[in-house]
Amino acid sequence: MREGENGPPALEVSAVSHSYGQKKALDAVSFAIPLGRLTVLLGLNGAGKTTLFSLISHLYDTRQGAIRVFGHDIRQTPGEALRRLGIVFQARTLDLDLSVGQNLAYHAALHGIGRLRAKARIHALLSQIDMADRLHDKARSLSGGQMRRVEIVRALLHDPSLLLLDEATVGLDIRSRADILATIRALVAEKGISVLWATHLIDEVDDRDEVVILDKGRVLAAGPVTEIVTKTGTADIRQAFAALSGLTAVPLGGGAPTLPAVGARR
Ligand SMILES: Nc1ncnc2c1ncn2[C@@H]1O[C@H](COP(=O)(O)OP(=O)(O)OP(=O)(O)O)[C@@H](O)[C@H]1O
Repeated sequence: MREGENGPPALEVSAVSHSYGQKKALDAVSFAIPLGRLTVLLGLNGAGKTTLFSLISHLYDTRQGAIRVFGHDIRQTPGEALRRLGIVFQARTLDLDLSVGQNLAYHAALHGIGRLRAKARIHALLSQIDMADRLHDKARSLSGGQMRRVEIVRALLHDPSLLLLDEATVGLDIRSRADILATIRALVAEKGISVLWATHLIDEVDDRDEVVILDKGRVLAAGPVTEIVTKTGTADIRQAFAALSGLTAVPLGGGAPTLPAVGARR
């Protein structure tokens, strides 16, 4: 699954800006995400995460700047770029009246995957998340966490090399959140897939991750967590985030809405 060992980054965002009328949602955003790693796109509500995802997935046209997926420009060669991309959007998108298998088969057909291959792939991917026995169940009978896992399977059906997830754990309980994140981390470790994980919850960041901190449409820092912590002279990513964004409280997750953060500079 891994692509371009010595080639371009999995995703390269260069000087991308986007406005809704007078409102500037992204302001000259630049960062690159490395191959075979989980990169967390960390930003509070309104930071611009969903706007960025809409541009990367070609839902919106990139008018300022450039976005490349494994070196393929999303404007110039959208087919090449999108073929390598799997996306899990923040909003739930399963058809609740269809079975798990029907939801997945429909998506496979959209990607031009033949029926036999689709069947085998659906079985293999559902088995990996212990949901093979739910194939014929209606989507509406699943829990929120199970629906999310099926959406992840759906995003992986065409074997993308880069997976984008926008606030994938929103609305889930602590255990389901941990399960989803563990599933994604296993994908990265075992398949070498590159992942961009957007969240506003700092406790979803691990010390081994790469992170891009987005605030009010601007990138405040990007790179390995350890590097950002060192550069900001803080003790951990939570303090680094607070220091960079000038916050005095940082959203964690798992039922704890906010906790006071030490080291805020502004
Ligand atoms: N369709 C729209 N029309 C006008 N303004 C918008 C629109 N969509 C987003 N915005 C604004 O652009 C900014 C970035 O929003 P965006 O949804 O990309 O952020 P986000 O980080 O994904 O936040 P959230 O997690 O709350 O969705 C916000 O100020 C938001 O109000």
